[in-house]
Amino acid sequence: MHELEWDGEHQAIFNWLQQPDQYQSGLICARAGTGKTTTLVAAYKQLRSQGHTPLVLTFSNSGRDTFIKRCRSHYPELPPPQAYTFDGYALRAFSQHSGRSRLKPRRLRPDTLANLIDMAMHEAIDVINASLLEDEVRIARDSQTLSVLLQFIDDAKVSLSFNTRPFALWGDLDEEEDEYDVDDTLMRLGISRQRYRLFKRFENARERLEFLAPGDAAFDLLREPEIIAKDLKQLGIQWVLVDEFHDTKPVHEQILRHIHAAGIRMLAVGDDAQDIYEWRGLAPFSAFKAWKTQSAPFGLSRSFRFGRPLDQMATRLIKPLGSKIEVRSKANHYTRPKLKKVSNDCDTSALLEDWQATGRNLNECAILVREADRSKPVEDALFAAGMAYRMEGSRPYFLRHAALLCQALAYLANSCKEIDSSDVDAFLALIQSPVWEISEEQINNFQKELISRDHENKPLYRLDWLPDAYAILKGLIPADIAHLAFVRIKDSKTPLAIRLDELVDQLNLKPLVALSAPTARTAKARLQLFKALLTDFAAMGPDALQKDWQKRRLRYQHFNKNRVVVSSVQQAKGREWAHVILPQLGAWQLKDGPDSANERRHFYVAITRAREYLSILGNDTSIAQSPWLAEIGIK
Ligand SMILES: Nc1ncnc2c1ncn2[C@@H]1O[C@H](COP(=O)(O)OP(=O)(O)OP(=O)(O)O)[C@@H](O)[C@H]1O
Repeated sequence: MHELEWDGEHQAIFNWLQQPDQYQSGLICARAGTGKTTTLVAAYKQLRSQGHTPLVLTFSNSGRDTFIKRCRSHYPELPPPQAYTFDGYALRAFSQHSGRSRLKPRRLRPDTLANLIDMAMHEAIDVINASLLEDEVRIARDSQTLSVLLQFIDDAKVSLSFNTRPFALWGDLDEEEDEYDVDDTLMRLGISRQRYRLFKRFENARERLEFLAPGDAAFDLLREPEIIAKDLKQLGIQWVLVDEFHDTKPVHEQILRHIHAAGIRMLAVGDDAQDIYEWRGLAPFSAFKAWKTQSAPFGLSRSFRFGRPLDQMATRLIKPLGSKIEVRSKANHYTRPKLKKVSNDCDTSALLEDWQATGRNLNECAILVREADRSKPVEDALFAAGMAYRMEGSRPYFLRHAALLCQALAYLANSCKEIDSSDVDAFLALIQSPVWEISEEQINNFQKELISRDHENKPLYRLDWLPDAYAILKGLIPADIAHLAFVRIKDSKTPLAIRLDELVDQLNLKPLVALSAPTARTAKARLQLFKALLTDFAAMGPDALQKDWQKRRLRYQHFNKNRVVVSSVQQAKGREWAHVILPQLGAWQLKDGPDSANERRHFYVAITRAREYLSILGNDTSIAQSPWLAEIGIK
């Protein structure tokens, strides 16, 4: 671990920790790579030496882990910090003070999420339909039209933008049981009744949307905020350190306000250009604005991570966002981004081979994709070149939900007569199709009957029960399930691609894939992945597809330690690598448009992960369509 250097900017922070002024909280707003997390770790060390045991709060699990790791590597003599995500902290507080854990039993299968989101969406669609005038077209509850559904998701999210201190307002309303009072309060607050009802419905449904494992406990903590002061007092906390302050959403900000009200001091660090989370469609929320006037302001203006000219390019990129803070390089090396024109901009193998030829390790490199669901062509190229890789924050594409559904289809398309455990998996994946509206409880029961666990928690499949499951299903759903009940696709005259298309429609699988995505953009990427998998399927046939994925699975599991990382931009936050490769320039929208600010933030996070080298791969078209590159000086 290299030596840390401290200059006047750091010293001002350390002095304030020793002798805080009139401000109860301090706020460090600084750019990527300027040592925000490192400085917070040093602040932790200093507060410990002053006799405090600060509580550390972060937004993401990886943020928490990074903080603990840095603490261990820079100050091994210190005991591990009490570091939690906001949700983790809420769960802790619940279990300590309300005599119950908020953790509900969770189903093992992640694809259940799709069903839950689907139910929530149905509820919200009902609310919208109920509010439409009589002659307006209703949104179909079982909408086959994906574009309508996606539009709806976008609209619903727009109306759920919590920019205007929502919890204070909605909190008032929560107390108003009486209908008349609610109307009165709505009028007073200037909130439309329609929007309020949508919010209420969505909020109820939200309880079941477990976007943030293990659930959005932070939200629930606000219903019993008195627990916060009680808990901090019991822990003897006088200081709270907050990393990733830019990711602070209104619900977390409210928790910080309760901490503040309990008289606790706070030091927060963040970069307002890195707010890229679109969880639940929340609009970007600037916690910085909310806290600026009441906090001692600090800055860190030098990047320790990357050198010239990347520092200048990063500054130019985010300038239009309106923030004045510049990134100045402190690093002793150059970091010069290179734009490479290639015919296949998903293939990173040549770059990686060059890297290895210089004697360096593959695990010093990362390939960042715009969205996790766009990784397939990149993974395919790595696989074809025999390059070892590791996915960060998501599974390789052949283990994802869309691939599981394809496997279910492969099962149906297979002529094999023997029933095996994949039949059970296929059955469970298929019964979650939204068109059948099978309740979560029923799916749960099917799962319990079909898969039990032995003493080592290994799954035991009850194949003999499968025919019974089909029989029960027949009574539950009005749809014709002849194509499911062991009548696998036998008609071999129709081309496989057409049979697959028919099955996908019959089982209404596209919404199932799309609705499991938290944003409309991710939903589109996920659908594209599903489509690409189906194309491979049609070209290879079910047997070859299964064999190919099996081969990939084995190779992936046996890859050694020297592996390049493949990650989405979102998962790469807070991380850094010697060489960062951005393939698929076409997946970005590096030009002015309606989503410019969001895209600038994402691209900024992506390019600032590089320490020494940054390579961007594009082709003629994608380069021509990315004017920002030339504007900020990347050639
Ligand atoms: N005071 C320091 N002296 C020497 N190196 C430092 C110092 N502060 C940070 N670094 C190094 O600079 C790099 C970036 O630091 P860090 O991750 O803390 O920055 P950050 O501002 O939190 O970045 P990001 O916003 O991208 O998460 C790391 O390699 C870290 O070790």
